[in-house]
Amino acid sequence: MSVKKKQIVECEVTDVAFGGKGLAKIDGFAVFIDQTVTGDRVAARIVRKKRNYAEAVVQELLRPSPLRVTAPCPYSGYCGGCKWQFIDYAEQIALKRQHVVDCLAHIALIDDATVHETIPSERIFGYRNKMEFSCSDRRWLMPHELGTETDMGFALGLHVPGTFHKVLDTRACLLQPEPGNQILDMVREFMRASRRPVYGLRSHEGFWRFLMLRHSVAKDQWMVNVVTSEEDRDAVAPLVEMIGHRFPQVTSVINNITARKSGVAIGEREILLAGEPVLRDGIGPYAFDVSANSFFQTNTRGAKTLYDTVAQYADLDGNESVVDLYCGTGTIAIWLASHAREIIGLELVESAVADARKNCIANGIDNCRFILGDIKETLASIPAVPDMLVIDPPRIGMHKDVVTQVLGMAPPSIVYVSCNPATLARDMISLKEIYALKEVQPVDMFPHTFHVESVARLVKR
Ligand SMILES: C[S@@+](CC[C@H](N)C(=O)[O-])C[C@H]1O[C@@H](n2cnc3c(N)ncnc32)[C@H](O)[C@@H]1O
Repeated sequence: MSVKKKQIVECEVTDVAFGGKGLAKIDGFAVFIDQTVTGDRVAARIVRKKRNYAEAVVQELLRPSPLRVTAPCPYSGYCGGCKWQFIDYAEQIALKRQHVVDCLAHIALIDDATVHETIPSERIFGYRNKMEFSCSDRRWLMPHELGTETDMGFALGLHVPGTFHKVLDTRACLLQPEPGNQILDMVREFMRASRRPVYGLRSHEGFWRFLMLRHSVAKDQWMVNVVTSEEDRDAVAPLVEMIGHRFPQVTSVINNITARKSGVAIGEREILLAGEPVLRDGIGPYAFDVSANSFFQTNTRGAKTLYDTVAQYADLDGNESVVDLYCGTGTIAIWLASHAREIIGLELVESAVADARKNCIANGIDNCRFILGDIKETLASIPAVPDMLVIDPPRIGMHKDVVTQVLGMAPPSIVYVSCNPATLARDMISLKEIYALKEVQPVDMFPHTFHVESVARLVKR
């Protein structure tokens, strides 16, 4: 039987595929069904048909899986922020491990590496230290809002999956700690009442673009970063005053300005409106200053688990030289510094390198240095082959030129930290020519999403 677009099919979900969708087979033909889990029996409507698979949405849940739980968030099922709230947490972390195993087996053809059980997140709600809320002049209505008088021309919140311009007016997000949601609410009312309009993600006109909130777990302090399309100090000044009155825990108010059309909350220019230019956080014994646009692991408690695993896999004795590729604000370099002779960190973002240098001084560390630039160019400037490489690339993994350079350099061991098992597996296709993948430790940094962080230990054959 072949399925057709718009057809309603009755089927049993037998697995959850990488990417988070339930998988059902209809006469051997794969159908991916959003918001389902193993054991669900559903009537699903086919929305896309390709040669080898189809995609469907649930029309009716005929028999719920025992792996389902009641999602506490009212936006669950509509919001792109977390799509797995309806799955029992123990199952979420089991699925994450399986996805690492599957990616390595199917993409890299590696089936002999030890993949440990996923280390769970200490907190499964309120764990995110950074949230980015988008502004839009197209509000996505929740079912109970349809046909009401709701103002559809303003939204501040998270995106509906698969859309770039439709945004939920998120009243509260359970992934951020309080008073994040109170700050969100206050900023929403301020923007809505402002004389400047909200940005249209299609028209590319308007002023208010994003609200980014950062929380310091160590100090329980906050950074508020409003992203606007141009500079208008009179428009933002009253907001700064309101924040100062209501939220003494906000220690930094920043205005990033961007005229770029891309939906990225990073400004070409940054104005410090009040307080400190950075947020001070800490992981374990170390203090870290984080600028608005620098990368910092979004689950601070999970970051400690991650870095402890990196240190365990690095197994340094104090005499080694280490190169830390994609070093961000220098967190891993600092974590390993007391166990190594010297560490060189390579990073693209200028503010992150500046933060890394300051973070070393603040933590009394003098055996780390950092090189600013694209690793494709800067890796060649490393004076000697290090004893070990730490590689922690963004989701897209390593650039192929960087993989080639790493293979040319061929240090004795590598600790590869990955936030995407598919690109870890893709990079392993080349790296396995000279490295054996000894073990992988998945670490859950992102409960209720299908994302998983993992640390891989590679040893030169
Ligand atoms: C996943 S983060 C890792 C940061 C750090 N290891 C940590 O744990 O906080 C990836 C980092 O790679 C940087 N990056 C992305 N592309 C890069 C490139 N081509 N060259 C150098 N750094 C890059 C990003 O700015 C980001 O800081």
